[in-house]
Amino acid sequence: MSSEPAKLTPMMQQYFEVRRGLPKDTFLLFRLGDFFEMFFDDAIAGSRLLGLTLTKRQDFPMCGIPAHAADTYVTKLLAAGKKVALCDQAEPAKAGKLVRRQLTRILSPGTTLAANQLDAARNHYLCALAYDKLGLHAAWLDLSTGEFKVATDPSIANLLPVLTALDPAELLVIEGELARWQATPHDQTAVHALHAFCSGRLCSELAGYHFDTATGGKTVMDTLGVLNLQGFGLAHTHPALGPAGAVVYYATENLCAKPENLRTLQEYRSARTLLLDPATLRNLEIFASARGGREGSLFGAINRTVTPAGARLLERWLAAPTLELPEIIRRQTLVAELLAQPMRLLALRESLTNVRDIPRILGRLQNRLRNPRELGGVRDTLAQLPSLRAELTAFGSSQLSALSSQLQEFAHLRELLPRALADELPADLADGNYIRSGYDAELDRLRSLTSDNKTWLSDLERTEQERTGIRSLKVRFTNNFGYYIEVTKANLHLVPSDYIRRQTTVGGERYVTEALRQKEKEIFHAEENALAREFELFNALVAAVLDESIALTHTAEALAELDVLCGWALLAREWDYCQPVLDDSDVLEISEGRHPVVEQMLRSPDVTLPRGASAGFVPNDTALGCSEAQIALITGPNMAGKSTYIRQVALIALLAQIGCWVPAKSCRIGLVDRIFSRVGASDDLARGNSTFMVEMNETANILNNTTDRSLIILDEIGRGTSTYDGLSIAWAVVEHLHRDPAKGPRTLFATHYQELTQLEKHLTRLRNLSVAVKEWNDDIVFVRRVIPGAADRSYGIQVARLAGLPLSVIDRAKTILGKLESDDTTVSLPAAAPQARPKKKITVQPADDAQLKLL
Ligand SMILES: Nc1ncnc2c1ncn2[C@@H]1O[C@H](COP(=O)(O)OP(=O)(O)OP(=O)(O)O)[C@@H](O)[C@H]1O
Repeated sequence: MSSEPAKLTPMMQQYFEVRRGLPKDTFLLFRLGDFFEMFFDDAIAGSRLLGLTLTKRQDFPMCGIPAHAADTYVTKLLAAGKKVALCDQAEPAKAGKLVRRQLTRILSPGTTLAANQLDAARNHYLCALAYDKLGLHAAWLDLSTGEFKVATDPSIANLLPVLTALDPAELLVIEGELARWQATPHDQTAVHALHAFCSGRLCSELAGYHFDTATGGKTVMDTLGVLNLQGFGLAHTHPALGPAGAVVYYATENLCAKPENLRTLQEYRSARTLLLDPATLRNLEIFASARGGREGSLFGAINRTVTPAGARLLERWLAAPTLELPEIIRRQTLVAELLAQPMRLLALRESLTNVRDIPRILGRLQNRLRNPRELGGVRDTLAQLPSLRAELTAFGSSQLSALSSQLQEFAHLRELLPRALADELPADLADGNYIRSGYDAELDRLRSLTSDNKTWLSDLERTEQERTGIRSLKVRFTNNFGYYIEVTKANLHLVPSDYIRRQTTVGGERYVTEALRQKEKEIFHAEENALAREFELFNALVAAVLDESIALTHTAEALAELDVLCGWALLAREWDYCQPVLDDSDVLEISEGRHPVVEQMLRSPDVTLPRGASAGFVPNDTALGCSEAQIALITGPNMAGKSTYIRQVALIALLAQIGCWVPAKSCRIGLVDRIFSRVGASDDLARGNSTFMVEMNETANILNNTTDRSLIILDEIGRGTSTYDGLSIAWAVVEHLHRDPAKGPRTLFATHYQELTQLEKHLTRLRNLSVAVKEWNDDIVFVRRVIPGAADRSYGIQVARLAGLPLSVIDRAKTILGKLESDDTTVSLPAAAPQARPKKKITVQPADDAQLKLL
């Protein structure tokens, strides 16, 4: 911010008073008449971001946006990750007097509420973080719906997964804190991951005392309107109360009022959740595909919701799959009950399409962002409830009846809102006409005054035409000028003496009369009174709705759940999914499993299959167990389907644990507490990490945090470095996972290191699997079948030919391969480590080819 000029006008003094109370990185939009103006650095940056003309006022830069279009510009600034403070006029402007102004809202990516600034299908979190010797402490709040949670964990690795999955729009940390989070040798990977999580997000800094636990507890209690936090199961010393207080403080500052839609505070416990670490979320493309966006992600493949609240619930379920068997079984059973009656299911979904976004509507109504359409949304939703309840009861099954009883009747509101609200509702309260005529006698009376006055005006036009003999005389109205009589130039000589001239225009003159002035006052008065009465009635309706806000919230939760489950039932029918059995055993058995995303893509009409690809998805079986077949080592040619296979197992386990049915013929899974993956290559060059460093970081995270209940998928570990180093690391990792003589985490390990297949002889719980291909002359055909036993070779050159490498290169590669294979040189591995020894060929002694000598 530029320093303040020495001599300030009173208005600029007012500007700087507001400016001084705001954080530096906030754009201040200052209302001047019909415009919001930006000054100084804000004006320079704002004009560039918004494409506005930069002007000057007394030598300092300024640029403005029309007040009526402010919404569009604010949305653009928020989308660019900026914060915006709105300072409005607090009283009508009077000539010669400085108008009072006040801050009305600060908008930031994490605290915005307006529907056009939010993605309806996504949760929208503001998250505060603190990291100290007790561990990582976090609080997150979706101000648009009132969802508010805290969590604390001694280990970053336990808490970061859920935070990453929730993908907060804005973070809050203590001033200068990020630089203080230094990694020590024992938590290096975790602190690195924490920094990675924070970088690339809008991080707002607050003074340390806003994160104080005791103050935080008090702030939270004040906002929730409770005397203690025991009802939420939280001790007053809970270390996440600091971040919770910071979140509430920041939301209050931004709303310029206490958030009115916070009712509960829940504690998130990682021990009750299946953890998907950040790398796994990315590798398995849970929320976004590698290309970015939801298409091609697991979320995209299983989302059949028709309401925004349903889509957001699915996002939350996927971000934190539960470890509680009864809850998983309840969801599965609901899907089964819905699936059993397809016609009823379709009718139910049809009714759900008319359900509006009640949680966000309530959030806006409670936080003073009110317009008639929000009430219309409540009215339309409530109208669906009787048929939804009837449809649910008609299923005649137990879980659905329980869900139906969570949908309340709201008889009073269901009668009141349609009676009070007009059919078509304006987006803006100032437009009026949102209350139905006949609802309120007083409003009807005031409105009739306005319409009587309009009749009076048209009568006036007629009688004045007759009196003056001016046929073209017109009574007109403009916003600036009010009502007037217009006479064209040719008729000016006929104007009577009681006309008072007000304005000359190109075509004639404008006049008023004493009677017209009087009437104008009456009209304005009647319109104002009618609007005021309408607003009063509106507020009474809002109050009636908010009286039911708790019951409405519960009903909305049940509707969102129903939406997700109906979608899953349809998905299960469409793609022939089965109901998995979940239990406390340690097995993972899948018969004819498929990859939920690849399967759908293969059948999509837009996809052209590569050469050698099969037309439909080929199902495969899996049988793992912590104490039996713990590690599956999968070898096979490039392109055969190894990665797809190991990912499909992880995705099926994940789907099973959110309560969804799964793409398989049958499936049994002993609960999984974490899914880890190390897949593919990615750089993190901006943070100074090479591909290999990222790979090793992710592997370290797995080995340090896995438990016997975890599921691990490893794809091509060690490929980022030289063959010897890579093979040795891969080898040691497999041994590490098998080190306990009795049991270990269920693991799928895809590799091109043929040497590793020897490990089967020495590691009793390791099984070799391979993906079969058929050879046809010199060509290969992918059959996508996973079979027991190791692959004999890698067919890389055949695959390269399929990829279109020039034939001369292919022929040369074959010659080189022949030479390499004819030399039988044994690799020497670290003496102490492996019990097994790879049979042959890692290094070679090129023989007679002159060029090969250069190798
Ligand atoms: N079971 C299957 N049924 C049908 N198509 C499949 C199946 N598995 C994989 N595919 C197809 O084969 C392609 C290659 O599979 P994938 O990437 O899993 O091979 P890979 O063995 O891991 O290859 P590489 O070793 O080169 O990484 C996929 O893009 C997919 O379209």
